[in-house]
Amino acid sequence: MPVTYFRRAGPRPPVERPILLVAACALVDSEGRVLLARRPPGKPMAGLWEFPGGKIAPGETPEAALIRELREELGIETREACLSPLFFASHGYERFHLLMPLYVCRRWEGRAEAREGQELAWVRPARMGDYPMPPADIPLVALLRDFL
Ligand SMILES: Nc1nc2c([nH]c(=O)n2[C@H]2C[C@H](O)[C@@H](COP(=O)(O)OP(=O)(O)OP(=O)(O)O)O2)c(=O)[nH]1
Repeated sequence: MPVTYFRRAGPRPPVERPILLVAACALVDSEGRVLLARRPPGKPMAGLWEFPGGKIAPGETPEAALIRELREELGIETREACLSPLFFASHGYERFHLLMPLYVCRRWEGRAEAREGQELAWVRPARMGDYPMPPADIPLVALLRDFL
């Protein structure tokens, strides 16, 4: 007689996903506006607005990753002393779990320009809700609005 197996009732076991470490930064200008960058076409979550930053390479500190990404993406120079850790996002995407510290930076050299074809916007904290952002960022926006 064939044996029938039934799945045990109850919650599904958690899906194992790699942790993706990304460092991000709220650049705040002298008028209190925050720089958002729009993810370009062809990338996952294209069209959504995000904080500048990117993946932390193996062996790299979050601060070093951020300094590198700000240079590559925006052509600006900052230093570790100008980066203050603020909040973090911990969000389960389908293929990975994002762990993303968000820093605030108010001092840098150079003028931020789109070096990678991305659209940029300096946004007042009260208007950040007008810019659709990745789901991981939603709690950060609320926290940032209260902080700034
Ligand atoms: N930089 C940044 N990434 C974010 C934010 N929110 C959020 O979910 N992410 C996600 C999107 C990406 O999956 C990942 C950042 O990776 P990334 O920017 O280095 O890489 P990418 O997906 O653009 O692709 P690539 O550079 O590997 O081509 O983190 C955010 O506010 N800023």
